[in-house]
Amino acid sequence: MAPKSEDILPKSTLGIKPPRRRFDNKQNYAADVWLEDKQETDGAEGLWRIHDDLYDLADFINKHPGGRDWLELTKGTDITEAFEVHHVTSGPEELLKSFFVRKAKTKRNAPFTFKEDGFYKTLKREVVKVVKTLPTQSKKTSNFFIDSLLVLMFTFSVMAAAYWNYILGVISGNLLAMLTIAAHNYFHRRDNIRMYYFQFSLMQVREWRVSHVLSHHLHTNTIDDLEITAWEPIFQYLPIKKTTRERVMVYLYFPFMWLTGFHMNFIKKVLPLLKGDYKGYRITDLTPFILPFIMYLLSGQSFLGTLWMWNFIVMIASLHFFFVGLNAAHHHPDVFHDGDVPRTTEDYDWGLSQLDAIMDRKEISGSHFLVLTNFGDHALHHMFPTLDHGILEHLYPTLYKVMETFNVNLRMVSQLDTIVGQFQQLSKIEPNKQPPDLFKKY
Ligand code: HEM
Repeated sequence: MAPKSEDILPKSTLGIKPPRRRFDNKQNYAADVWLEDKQETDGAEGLWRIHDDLYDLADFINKHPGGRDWLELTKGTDITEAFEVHHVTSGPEELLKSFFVRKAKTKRNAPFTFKEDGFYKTLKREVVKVVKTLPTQSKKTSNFFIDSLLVLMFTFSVMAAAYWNYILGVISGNLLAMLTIAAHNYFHRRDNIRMYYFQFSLMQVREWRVSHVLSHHLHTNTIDDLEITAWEPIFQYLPIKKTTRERVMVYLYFPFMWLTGFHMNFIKKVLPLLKGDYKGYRITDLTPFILPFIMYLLSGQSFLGTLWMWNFIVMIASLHFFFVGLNAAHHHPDVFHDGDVPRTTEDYDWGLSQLDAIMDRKEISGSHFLVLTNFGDHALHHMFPTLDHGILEHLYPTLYKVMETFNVNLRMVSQLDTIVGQFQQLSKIEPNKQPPDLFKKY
């Protein structure tokens, strides 16, 4: 009898109870299913949980300055990490008190803490002081970069279709990938027009606000991280038993997945629609079709020719996006993955959990444009996702000062280290027996 997936996959060494349907039907383990499953493990009793308190935020959903998505999506779940990490002012904490209902009956499913004298809260207090002194120019520069990428991407796409030129198509695909990555800077924040640039990739902001912002960013590399689950069972990032065939095939499958990722995401999204399930669909999901429409209108190319060139551009963009994204920061044998021995299982400061699960790339850091278009300054971005990527470079002195006080470190490695490390992690079968060594030399 084939072993059940529960027997193959590791138990969380952080003591996290996995979402119930994580092991079934994994290819379709969508954001909405994850949210529903969290309602069973989080002890929020149909309300919103923050630490060990329950709040009724129903009347605040439409008034939330960050937009309605965040609270609407998370009803019935534990939003401790989301609440702590997304606000840099003290306003939300004050406001929260008026929504208190009662104490939660169960222990939190995640082991992460936000103690006032812990690493994350100390860093946040220092960062808030620095942010107040920074000029707003960095934000404007990010806006200029992303708007330029949008204009260039449209121009090259129209030219690729008009002149039927694959080289122009490749340029356009790379511009689309950079635009998509840069747009990720915007969907972490309050609703804004630039976040929709992300959707030219055939992926959706709503889906990514769950799988990336709420799941991956907050429970990074744990059994509860949808960016780990999404690739199972074909790619197993967690250190578990893998056959030799699985370990070798990874090298063949992986580039194929990079190339088709955008299309596969689109197909996954459309399938429920064909079955009459309209949950979660919005008018803004039509954004990606603006590109082929403009290409058709301005290039003089036939309808089928336009469709072909558009799909070619999207494939190139997908290859670029997943190559950069998956090799960015999280997958290396020395980075903590659930199943490895963690730093601790009690009182695990959330900020420290991020340092354990991230490596930053030294070639990217220091350039505003590269950071924006390559998921750069990743540790700082994880810890302060609502701050513009252009601001992050100014926060390093503060980060290093606080890290020194807590005797921890940010691992800065080369891009090559993360690419090699990614493949090594995918074929890794033995969990690490020691907690991550943040001072190891590379
Ligand atoms: C799932 C939980 C939550 C998430 C992900 C979230 C996310 C956000 C985001 C992205 C912003 C905009 C930040 C920016 O663009 O600069 C924001 C602003 C804000 N949120 Fe939330 N929020 C959450 C829960 C709450 C709760 C429970 C309250 C209070 C009851 C609250 C109160 C506020 C206030 C007052 C602001 C404007 C001031 C500020 O940005 O600090 N939020 N939130």
